[in-house]
Amino acid sequence: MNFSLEGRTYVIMGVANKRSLAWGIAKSLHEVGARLIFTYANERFEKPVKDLAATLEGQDALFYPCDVTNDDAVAKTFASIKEDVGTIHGIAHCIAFAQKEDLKGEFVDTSRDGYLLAHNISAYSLVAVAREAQPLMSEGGGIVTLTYLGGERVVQNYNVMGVAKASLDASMKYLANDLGKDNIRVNAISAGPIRTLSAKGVGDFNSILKQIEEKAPLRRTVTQEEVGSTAYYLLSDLSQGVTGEIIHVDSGYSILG
Ligand SMILES: CCCCCCc1ccc(Oc2ccc(Oc3cccc(O)n3)cc2)c(O)c1
Repeated sequence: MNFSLEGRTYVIMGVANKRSLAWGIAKSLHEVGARLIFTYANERFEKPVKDLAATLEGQDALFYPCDVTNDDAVAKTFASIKEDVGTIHGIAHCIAFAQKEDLKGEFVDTSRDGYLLAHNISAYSLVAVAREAQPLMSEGGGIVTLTYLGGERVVQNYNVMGVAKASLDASMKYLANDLGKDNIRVNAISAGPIRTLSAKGVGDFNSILKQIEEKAPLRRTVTQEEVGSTAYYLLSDLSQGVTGEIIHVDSGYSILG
């Protein structure tokens, strides 16, 4: 059983800065010899991603813009990746967005546009990416996306993002069903709250962190590195029999009533 990812290439989508969970995943895969490709939403993220990737010793990373709300852009990104590297072995999909006003107050007040935007970026993007990446994963592969407990049960303020995560979770399972015959596995990591740029958008984040430290079985919050190592497990040969699964990396918080 080969635990190294030497000779394998993975696409990391969604690094915004050094606190991004996508960056934790990139570091974990780099550590075990993977070659990395980074995509970024727009030029605002190009420099931060390239500066971070430059800190990975011996990594010869590639970079592509990818606006996941645009089907032609996604197709173009993966056509470029196919041209430049040919085969890839997996994807870390770490992309989500909802309007700030839809992440607080009452869910019943969510606008139609806000609801569609959250689903477009946070759920449909996985389907579009999987469809364009499938032909490049000719040796089989793994797709990992990031989800959250708020998609399984109500978490105050998470609102429309919770509904989008429920859609992401179901989309992940239907993609696992479609892609399994090509030996492409599709899974999700349900990460406990971590202080990232994205987390700043969700109301009352601090009280949730405090709740975790007081109530979670491990009595602490989880780290970017712990999410990264679980992504390594899901993208490596260690999880060959696992697909359509959600692994909670949340100090056990989700087992509480
Ligand atoms: C009330 C729940 C607190 C725990 C939330 C844990 C969490 C933290 C960050 C998460 O990722 C996002 C990604 C985008 C997002 O939408 C944003 C982020 C910043 C600004 C903005 O206008 N929208 C909200 C959360 C996420 O899905 C889940």
